[in-house]
Amino acid sequence: MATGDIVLGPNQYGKAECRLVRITRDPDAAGDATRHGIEDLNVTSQLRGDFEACHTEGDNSQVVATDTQKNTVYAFAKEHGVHSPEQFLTTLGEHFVGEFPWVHGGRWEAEQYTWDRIVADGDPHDHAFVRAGRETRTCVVQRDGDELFVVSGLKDCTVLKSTGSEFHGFPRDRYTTLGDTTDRILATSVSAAWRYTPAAVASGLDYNALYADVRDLLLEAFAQLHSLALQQSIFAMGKAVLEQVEEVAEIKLSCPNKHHFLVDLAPFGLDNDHEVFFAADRPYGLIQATVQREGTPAEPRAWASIPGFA
Ligand SMILES: O=c1[nH]c(=O)c2[nH]c(=O)[nH]c2[nH]1
Repeated sequence: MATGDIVLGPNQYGKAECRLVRITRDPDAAGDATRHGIEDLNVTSQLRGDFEACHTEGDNSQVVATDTQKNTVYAFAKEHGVHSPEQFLTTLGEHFVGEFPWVHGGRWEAEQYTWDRIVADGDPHDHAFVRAGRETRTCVVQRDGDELFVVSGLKDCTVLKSTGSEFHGFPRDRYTTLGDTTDRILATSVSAAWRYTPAAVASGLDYNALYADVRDLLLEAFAQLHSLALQQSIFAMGKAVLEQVEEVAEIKLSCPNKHHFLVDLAPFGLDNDHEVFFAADRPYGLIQATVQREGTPAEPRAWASIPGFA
């Protein structure tokens, strides 16, 4: 029989997946506000602090209701605007920690979905949009007392190179059937998450511009590297970001290898010179890596609640 008191361990709570659409009507130079903007997010708010009495005794006197957290998300969208997921989540965190003395920190997460203007009569429409399916922007902001951790990212960014990829030189044992290839399709769905340095976070960042820069650098590196392995591509992608964006302390990537197998058309008397492929959906290789700056201390608290990366 085990002995010792049973005590509450780490805990957090809040409202998950508050779907928030914020329409902005910023007047143009002539004061005309007929042109709308749209910010479309999925926001999760979770608080950390002294919630022991609730768990052990049902005493709710310190429980900021999840419903209140949800309402705050929507009210802040009106009062402060969204601007960027990073800025919006940081403002939420400041509020909860500042307002309730027993709230010591928390975790605020968002996905952001992009909309493009529909082109009508040759012009981008003022208030009609089409969902841009390219990738989903992600963000997790965490506070531990006065310390702030901002991890931004993207997911579901599917990319493919139809050549410029090889894979050979791997060890062979009695279970190895894969042949060497000097020309294959390389395709993946990139998930990436990068942590901004504390100094950069404190200085106030243009998170939207940085997001676009990082995404473009990842894509460019994927395209430009003549790849000998998806591992090499991933490292090159992360390295490009760290070389170009000093505000980023480290970056994690997780990439399924979306295998494309050349179909054997010989039974039909047809050759197949890298033209017809079977796109397999599973199983897939899963390649994950962290790319970091030598000497930069690790910050496990920034990553503790972000699954799916090495
Ligand atoms: O880029 C690759 N990395 C691997 O580790 C691997 N393993 C495999 O079977 N194919 C590939 N491709």
